[in-house]
Amino acid sequence: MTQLSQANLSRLQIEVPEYDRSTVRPAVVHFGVGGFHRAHQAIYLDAILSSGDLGWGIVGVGVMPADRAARDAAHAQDCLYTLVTTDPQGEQTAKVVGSIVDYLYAPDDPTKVVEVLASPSTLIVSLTITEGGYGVNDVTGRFEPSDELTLSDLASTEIPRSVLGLLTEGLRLRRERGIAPFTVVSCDNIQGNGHVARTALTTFAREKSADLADWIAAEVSFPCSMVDRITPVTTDETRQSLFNSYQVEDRWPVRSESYLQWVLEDNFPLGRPDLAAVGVQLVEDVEPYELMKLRLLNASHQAMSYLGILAGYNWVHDVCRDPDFVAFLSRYMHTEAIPTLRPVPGVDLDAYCNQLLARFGSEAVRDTLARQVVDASERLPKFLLPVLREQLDTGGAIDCCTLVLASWSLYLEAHTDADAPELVDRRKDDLLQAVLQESTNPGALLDFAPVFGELGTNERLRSNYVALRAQLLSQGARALLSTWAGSANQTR
Ligand SMILES: NC(=O)c1ccc[n+]([C@@H]2O[C@H](COP(=O)([O-])OP(=O)(O)OC[C@H]3O[C@@H](n4cnc5c(N)ncnc54)[C@H](O)[C@@H]3O)[C@@H](O)[C@H]2O)c1
Ligand SMILES: O=P(O)(O)OC[C@@H](O)[C@@H](O)[C@H](O)[C@H](O)CO
Repeated sequence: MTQLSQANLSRLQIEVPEYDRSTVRPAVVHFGVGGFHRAHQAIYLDAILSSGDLGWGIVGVGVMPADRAARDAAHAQDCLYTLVTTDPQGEQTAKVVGSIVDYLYAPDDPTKVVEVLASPSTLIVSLTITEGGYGVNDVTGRFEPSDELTLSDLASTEIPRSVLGLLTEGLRLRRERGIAPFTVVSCDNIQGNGHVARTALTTFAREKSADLADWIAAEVSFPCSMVDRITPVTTDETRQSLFNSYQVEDRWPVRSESYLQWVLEDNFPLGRPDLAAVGVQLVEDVEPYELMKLRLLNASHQAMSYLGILAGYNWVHDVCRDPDFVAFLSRYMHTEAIPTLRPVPGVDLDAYCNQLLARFGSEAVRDTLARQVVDASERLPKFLLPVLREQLDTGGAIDCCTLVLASWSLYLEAHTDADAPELVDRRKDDLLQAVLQESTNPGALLDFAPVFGELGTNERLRSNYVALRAQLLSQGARALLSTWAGSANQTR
């Protein structure tokens, strides 16, 4: 058994960083060092460091109370961690990643975070702070934050605590000191993530100083990106299995599929590492790639999860090995999502969909439906509702999207029981209130404007939803999807 640390690297039987970590110079500050950052961007930068360019180390920053555990784990093992990937054949590979060279928990010393942001050596700030971290309303596109840290920073002149507050203060100091601003790269699953980051930061900054906001709007670059690697939540089972397979004791491991993709707009005024050399696709327009990924991959996660839970499943791979669910997902992809996409340079969409179904079906990735349904009220509007809106506008098929909404509604209804487990959604009280109205006002959930905007007034959607919800209630998810799959076979 070997405890992971810099001093113990040579004793490990798995791949470890060969570069001299003591000479790595940090140039990237990353907010939200969760599983995904460590399985994705930190891996690309680890490859850059391994290529001999030691100028691109990462300083991780956490701002949320839950990030205390990451701080403790990171500090206990010199910010090293193990990534275990599994390929479609179930083959596992483990490697220790060295690109994160420091971890700052902002509440411990927010001034230090601001000074790192203001330092001329910081060239890029990247973000994986979840969809909820930006405070930009999906329906209106306006900055309407609701998280406690951002709201308290907006109201106070004290040292900031939120990501937007810290970035604004760091940029204010850079401007005051005559230092050019860093580039902000959002790596969250949000369409136009660079534009959303720009809206969030400039609107926040405007509340502090109009001059500063104008400077940020004119000078800061916010390249958009499409990011992809399925990364389940790290659990004790992840730690135990790493220990059993490789005898590494690691408090902070991460597990993901082997698939890896990053499509990025090339707009880095202060420079960037040679990302193309390590597999990043640098493009002028990320949008076709984003739409493909959000509407096919992320929306399919939504499409399978509420129905899957109603059918009694827990794991993504189990749902995606059930032929009736596979038929449903395939129908969603081909008849509802793909008609809303633009051609994607170099991508065969049929092959992409087949590959997705294979990725979802990989047992070794062990991804849960529970991970997909957290904060559904943030995810459905970003992933699935844009497809539904476009299909309604063009008179296209909407049955699959509507069935997903009906299944969400029954999933919510199950949480109205006093002894049901707690719904994990920041709008949970309003959602449960809305779904309780369904018995007297069919379609009431669709009237919940923060999620659906004006969609509730669409007669075609509403009548379809009411009918499919009733069918789902009377037949159950398994029987209904089996009927759908049966009628699809008959029409072939
Ligand atoms: N996990 C994946 O498969 C995957 C793949 C592609 C993209 N992503 C993107 O990465 C994001 C993070 O995923 P993850 O798997 O790392 O999740 P995670 O829960 O492991 O980490 C999320 C991080 O974001 C921080 N955070 C959450 N809300 C915040 C807020 N309001 N302000 C500041 N920080 C906040 C958390 O404290 C944590 O550090 C996702 O929301 C998604 O947009 C994830
Ligand atoms: O992480 P979210 O909330 O954006 O979405 C949940 C999953 O769909 C997502 O994490 C995927 O696993 C990921 O986007 C794959 O690249």
